[in-house]
Amino acid sequence: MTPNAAKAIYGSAIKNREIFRKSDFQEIGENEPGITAEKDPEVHRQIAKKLVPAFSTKALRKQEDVIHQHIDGFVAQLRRYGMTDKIEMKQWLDWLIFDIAGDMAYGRQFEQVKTRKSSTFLSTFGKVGLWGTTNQVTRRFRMLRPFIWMLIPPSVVLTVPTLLRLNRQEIRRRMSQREEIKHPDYVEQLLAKDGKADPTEDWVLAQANVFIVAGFDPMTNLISSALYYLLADKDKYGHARKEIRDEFSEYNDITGERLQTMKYLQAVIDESLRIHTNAAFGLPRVSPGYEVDGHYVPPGVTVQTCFFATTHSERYFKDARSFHPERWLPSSHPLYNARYESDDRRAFTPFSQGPRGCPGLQAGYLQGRIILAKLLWSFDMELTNKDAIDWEKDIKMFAIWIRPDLFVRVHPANGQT
Ligand code: HEM
Repeated sequence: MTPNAAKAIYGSAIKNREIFRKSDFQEIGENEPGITAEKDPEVHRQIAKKLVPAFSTKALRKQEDVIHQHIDGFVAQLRRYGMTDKIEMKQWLDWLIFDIAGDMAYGRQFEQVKTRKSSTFLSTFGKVGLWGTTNQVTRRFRMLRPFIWMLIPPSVVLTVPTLLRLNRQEIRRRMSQREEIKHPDYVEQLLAKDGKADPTEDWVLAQANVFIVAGFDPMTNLISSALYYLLADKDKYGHARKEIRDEFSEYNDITGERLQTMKYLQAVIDESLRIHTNAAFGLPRVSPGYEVDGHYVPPGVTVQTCFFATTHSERYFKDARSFHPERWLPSSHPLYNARYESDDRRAFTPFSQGPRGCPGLQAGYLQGRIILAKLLWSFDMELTNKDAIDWEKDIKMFAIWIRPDLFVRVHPANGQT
């Protein structure tokens, strides 16, 4: 779990050494595996190259309005429903983030925040944890495979086929309605000039599956854990809220560009990514026959680091198991705390690294900043079931994180209505 081990396993190829290839861990049995599951480094490189424009700063700038439209609709709905009653924020955030993921991926309006109802897509995705865990277990106990699947409810067995079917419908809709899409969504970059899939529909579908899952799951984890940890600590919540409200006198002044200088907000995001670690299931790689932090790993042996253990270890982070955004602040910041100056930041790689590192890093940070800033500006929030939650104890990892309910009462801030 050392930073050197992570660099060796996930980092780029170096002289006299190939990269550690992906194992079959993320394969789901389709002919086209998609960018995350692709094992062949050369094929992966070609896909990644094709996706570069989709994740460029220019494309992201053009997609920023999409994020604003959705969070603005979310704020409006909270004004309507959040004041009269406490709402279950985890579900509302799932709706919001999935709405954004669908719109940024392929211009789809899921309208879950507006209708306050999960789409079939989102409710099916909710079962992916049990499906994924069962899939991994049965791969290891092949003889038991048919029996184990028989014990699982049919709706769970059908999770992935259903998601693939729904996504194929979305891709076909997206291609037939190309003229109506006003922003450069990710899928646009994968279509030929005449709007057809390039090279094939299956290939585009495989990448679109990643856009939806990767654009949704880590994001909803980030926002809900950040909100939980802030609302559970009056002082830290106060610091974050003050920073945003001091900076912006008007809601509409909140932009991605101006938010880049909000140091405390950024620290909250990074601390949430540290403590509520994504990819906690591990990212296995196959050794080309090379040393990992001083230990030779023979070719063909599967190896991985444990992101969760690393980010929760006192070896790298002081007070590792509690939430301290201060550790990420520069020494010039009034809330800087020298207690955290010996933290080893090399142990913090929430987006992984190297050729398989996350290309959505900027999109993730941008969404995180805008969503949290607009919520902090608009509302005074109260976590009404705070005493019933012990986040570290309550979260469960079944391929995706299962998180506790967050009951929140919201009051419009500064006398707004
Ligand atoms: C806080 C937000 C996010 C976190 C923490 C995160 C984290 C990660 C991590 C750890 C990986 C490596 C997975 C592996 O090695 O198997 C990854 C890959 C990826 N992420 Fe993200 N991600 C985030 C947001 C996003 C967003 C918004 C998108 C947009 C669609 C995205 C798209 C991707 C893609 C396409 C890959 C595959 C890269 C490859 O295999 O070359 N991510 N992400």
